[in-house]
Parts: sequence; C-alpha cells; structure tokens
Amino acid sequence: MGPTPDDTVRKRARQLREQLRHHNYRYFVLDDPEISDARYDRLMQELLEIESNWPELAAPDSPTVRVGSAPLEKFETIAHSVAMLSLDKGFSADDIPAFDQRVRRALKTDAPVRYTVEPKVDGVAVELVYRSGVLQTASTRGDGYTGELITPNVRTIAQVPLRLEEKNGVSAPSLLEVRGEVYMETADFKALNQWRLENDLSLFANPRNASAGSLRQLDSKVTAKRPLKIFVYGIGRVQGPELTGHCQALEFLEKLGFSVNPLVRCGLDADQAVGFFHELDAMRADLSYEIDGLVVKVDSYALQQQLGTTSRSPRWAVAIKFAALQEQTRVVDIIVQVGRTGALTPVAVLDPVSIGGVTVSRATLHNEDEVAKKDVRIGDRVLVQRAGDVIPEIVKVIDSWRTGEEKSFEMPESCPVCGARAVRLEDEAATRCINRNCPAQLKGNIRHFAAKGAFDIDGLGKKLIDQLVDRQLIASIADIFRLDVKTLEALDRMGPKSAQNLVDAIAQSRQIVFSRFVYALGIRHVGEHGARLLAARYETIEELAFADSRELEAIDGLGPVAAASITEFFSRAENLEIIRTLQDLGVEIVSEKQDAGKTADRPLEGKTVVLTGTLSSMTRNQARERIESAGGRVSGSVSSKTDFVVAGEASGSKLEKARQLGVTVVDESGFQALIRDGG
Ligand SMILES: NC(=O)c1ccc[n+]([C@@H]2O[C@H](COP(=O)([O-])OP(=O)(O)OC[C@H]3O[C@@H](n4cnc5c(N)ncnc54)[C@H](O)[C@@H]3O)[C@@H](O)[C@H]2O)c1
Ligand SMILES: [Zn+2]
Repeated sequence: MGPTPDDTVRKRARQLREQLRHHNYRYFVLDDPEISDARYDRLMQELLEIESNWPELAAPDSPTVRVGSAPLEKFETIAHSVAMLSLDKGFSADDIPAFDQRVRRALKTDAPVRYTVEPKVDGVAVELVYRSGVLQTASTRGDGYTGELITPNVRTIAQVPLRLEEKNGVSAPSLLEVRGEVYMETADFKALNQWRLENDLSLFANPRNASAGSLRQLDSKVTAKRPLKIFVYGIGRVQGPELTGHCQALEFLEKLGFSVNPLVRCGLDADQAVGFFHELDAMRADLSYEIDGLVVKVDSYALQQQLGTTSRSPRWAVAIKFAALQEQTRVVDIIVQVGRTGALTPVAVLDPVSIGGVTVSRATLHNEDEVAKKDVRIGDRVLVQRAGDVIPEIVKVIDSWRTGEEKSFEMPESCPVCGARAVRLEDEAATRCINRNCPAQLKGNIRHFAAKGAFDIDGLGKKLIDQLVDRQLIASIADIFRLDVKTLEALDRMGPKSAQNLVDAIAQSRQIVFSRFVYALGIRHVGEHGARLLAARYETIEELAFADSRELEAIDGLGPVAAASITEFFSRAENLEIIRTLQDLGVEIVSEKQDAGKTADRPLEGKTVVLTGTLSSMTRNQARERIESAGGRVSGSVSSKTDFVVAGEASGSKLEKARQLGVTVVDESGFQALIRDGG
C-alpha cells in the first residue's frame, strides 16, 4: 500500500460501501438478508482496513461510521435521548486482552479494569421508556438516533412489565429508559418457520430476523402471536436512583422485575473474561436461544464517561463474536441416499464451505416434500446452518440470486442403489426402496446394530461395513458373528492385529442387556428410550414377540405408531429367524434385572439427572443404564427441572449452568451413593 490510494483501492472502497448499504437494507429494513452474517462481517472488516490504511478515503456516510439503517416510513419515529449505538467487534478470544489494553491506555492506568461480561443474544435492540413507572413508548434502534415506534407490539411481550411496582426494596424511577434485546427461542423459531413452510410463506433466515420481522409489524395482533422474549442489558437515561456502574444497574433492573440474562458475570478482569468466552462458547449449543458472541463492558460509569463513544460505538465495550453457524454456498447437485429403513433421502451436494471451522459439503434435505416446500434447486445459492452435532441443513434459498438456470429436483422412481421400485405410502413423507435385500438397507442395519447404544462393537465402522456387504461377505446382521480373522485380514486397511481386535470385540459384545438388544434390532419407531420401556415391561424376547398391539399401546410413553411397528416386526418370519440365528451364534440376552443385580428398589424414582464430564468407574452409557435401572431419567441439558448434575472429570458448561440455576451437583463418589441410596 502506498501513501496515496490507487484507483483499484478507491474503486474497492466504493464497491464495499455500496454492497454494505445494500445488505444493511436487506437485513435491518426488510429482515431478509441475502448473505450470511459472517460474510457481511468480512466485507465490513475489509472496508475498515482500507479506511484505516488510507484515512483520506474515509467518508462521513460510510457504513463503517453509521448504525443500522434509517427507520421505515410506515412507522412513526421517535428520537433516542441517548444514542443507541453499535458495538466494536472482535472475532477471537485474543481480542479481549487487546481491548483491555486499549482501554487502559486511554485511561492511562496500570490497574486492572473490571468488566461486566454478557452473552450477546441474537435478536433486536429495543428501548423502553417508563415515566413514573408506566411504560410510555417502545422503539427500535433505527439509525441509532431515531427509532421506529412500536409500543403496541412491545406491549404484547409477556416479559415486558407495563407498570413498575415498588418491590425488592426498589421503587420505580420518575424516568427510566431501558435497553434490551427482544429475541425468540430456537425451538419457537423452528416451529414458526415450520408453520410458515406449511403455509407457503417465506422463511426467516434465523431467530434474529424472525424476531425483527415479528416486532416490526403494523398490526400488533400479529406480534402477539409470536413467542417473543426479552433480556434487558442497559439504561439510557434514568432519574431517581444513584447508579455508579453497569452491574449495579442490571441488579436494579432485575429487582424492578425486568428479565436480565442469568449468565451475566460481573467484576471480571481481562483474563477471566477470556475464560468466560470459552465457557460460553462451549455452553452455546445447550442454550435455548442463539447467541453470537459475548459483550465485554467496562463496568464503572465514571470510566465509561472518560472513555466516551465514537459516532458508531462506545469505546468502553466490545462484542467478541463466536465462529459463525451459518454460511452461504451453492447447491452443486442433489443426490439420493438410501438408509436403513429403505427411505430415499435427498441430499444437497454443496460447494464446500467452512462453517465454524468445519468444512461442510453436504446438507440433508430430509424428503421430497421438504425439497418442494423450500424449493431448493440445483444451482441455487442457499444459506446453510451447522449447529453443534446436528447434521448441516439448508435454512433457505436466497431467491434474489436466482438466474433461471437452476434445475428442479425429482424423486427417482427406483432405488439408486439396487434399482428396485421406490414407493411412497400415502401417509408417509418418505419414499422407500421396496427391496428387503437392498445392500444400502443392509449396510444401514449393520451400522445401527454395531452402534453405541446397541451392540457397541468397537472397530466395526462404516468403511468396513461397506466392504463386507459389497464383497458379499455378510448377507444379514447375524453374519457378523460368523466373521473370522482370515476373512477380515484380507480387507483393505486391515492387518492381522486389527482383524483379531475386531473378532475379540465381536465376541465380547455377545452378552447384551435386553433393552440394547431390542434397540439393535432396528424396529422402526423404537429408539433407545422405547427399547428401555419395553425392557421394563417384558423379561424375554419371546414375551415381547408375542405381545399384542393393545398391550403394547398401553405402555406409558410408547404410543400406537411404535406399537404397530413392533407387532409388524415380529409378525415377519425372517425377523424371528434372525433372532433365532443370533442366539444360535452365541448372543446371550441378559435381562435388565439380572444386570442391575440387587437394586430391586428404585432410589432415583422420578428424578431427572444430567451427566457431564467423564467418570472413571464407568462409561456414559453404563452410567445412564444405572440411573435408569434406579428409576431415574437422564436428560441432555440442565434446566430448573433437573434434580442432580453428576460432574465427572473435565465437566464444562453443564456444570456451570447447574451452578447458575442452583441445581444439586454431585461428584463421582456422590453419584455412587445416589444410585445406591437415592437422593
Ligand atoms: N447478513 C447481512 O446481510 C447483515 C447485514 C447487516 C448486519 N448484519 C449483522 O449485524 C451485525 C451488525 O449489526 P449491529 O451494528 O447492530 O451490531 P451488532 O448486532 O453486532 O451489535 C450491537 C447490538 O448487539 C445487541 N446486543 C445483544 N446483547 C447485547 C448486550 N448484552 N449488550 C449490548 N448489546 C447487545 C444489541 O441489539 C445491539 O444493538 C453484523 O455484524 C452482522 O452480524 C448482517
Ligand atoms: Zn434399494
């Protein structure tokens, strides 16, 4: 880069500004973005860099110095007495100490500065103005100085107090301007999008856009139907109480009856803030709402004043973003995969794209109806989401990128693996291959049979199963127990040692508890939970096989669909034959009671337990079985309904959450005592 910018740089800056303005409009005004947030952030960073390298290119109307977008004309507007600004952004934990240094340099101090650190909930900023304790107006951020008046809409949010009562030793200030984030929980967002899908309405890209779209309605009856919530995180002006810092302000707001995020941490130094960043990142997938980072704020109001603000953001706060969950890419092809039940699943082949550090090149499209409803075509630009362990999914097609060259997908009429006819039953979403000997189904069945909650055979993975079926070394699940070292040795990437290990693992798996055996059979609609319900009711596989559907339906928690599927399964001679063959080959089914030994009483009856970290005396699955045979239920996430959290080595976010919620936490020896004697 030179002392004066050349034409290419000038041109690029102009281009970036135009693009950013366009995307601001799509995002802030239409609530319908065309690009992922991560991509938007990259464009913004590029422009910021150009403007800092060539200050003469900076412009007063550049998106780098403006907030949001002008209010929509259809709304009345209202001026904010204190500007509602944006936040400076960082994209890794290292940006926290860097921010801390900037702050201390500006304050000319070596003493540690105390920060309040908050989850950055992905929703819409609003300002609520209360006079003498009564909600007068509510508005959006708008361009930071003038917002859209949406009072009737905000009134429909149950968590927004309409009148502030004197309570918890505090009374309503004569004037109070509260800022907060209106958001939608992830499950509610999904349900809303599902409903929109079924009613041929356009989809929201994420909970943030759904919240914004719901809030910015001319008819507050529409807003009232949307499940919106709020967390408050700041104050504009206040007359009455003496508040000297941010944390104190949050406590005050909470006492007045506002909803403050329980994960907020006060009094952290920069190192502790970094620690919290990692904790929160780990907790992220377990939260019921989306967060896209955290916000670090200098706590003291006096120091905030000293630091001041720019036209776009305060100098006393920074938002550190987590890795993105969404990216945009192109659908190169739509292929069809055949699963264990014969279901043909359309899968989008994508231009590989990195989402949160993982390269994604496929996304499931579930079934024919889903493709049709989302109208995904080959060649489309789409928004793809990958969250936690969930299979990547296409959120929506970005319509504005359509060229007309895209090709529609059609479900094939025959199985792409075996060529047999594929049919769709009237009341089903799936199209299925009707060939019971379809190699794709066999592979799926074997994978399921050998998987963790079933026979749990170490070393029998996908690649090996593919080879075994393709070379016709296995024609049914029972054949697993006929494998020998010689056969296995001859396979790709197998040696004498790994072959022996696998044979040993297979031999070891022969003894199996009843519920796992039932699950391993792969009866449709019978998952691990259903299998356990059956094991609690029946003692042997023979008893189960002869159970009639009325009796099955009566089992609490099972349901008619599973019951019908079970009777159907056992009515087939070939299934009974396989079970008999498995037993002939040495599979020994142990009843749960035998397995659990003497624990006839159920010390954890009715209790909900969450496991986190690793235990030294047993695996997760074993711990789960022990809890269930003691009458308890294992849940994946901590909530106020949790009775105990069992914290093993290296337990992370769940432990943190348990502490926040005041749930009883026990260590490994405490857990042993629990399953012996109960709580
Ligand atoms: N995809 C697109 O086309 C597109 C376009 C424009 C903007 N965007 C997204 O919006 C961002 C820019 O928007 P922005 O300027 O509003 O910045 P921002 O949303 O990143 O940060 C400011 C906002 O954070 C929110 N917030 C949540 N929790 C908070 C807390 N505890 N304390 C304070 N604020 C909190 C508030 O709503 C506040 O207005 C971009 O980084 C991008 O992610 C995307
Ligand atoms: Zn087939």
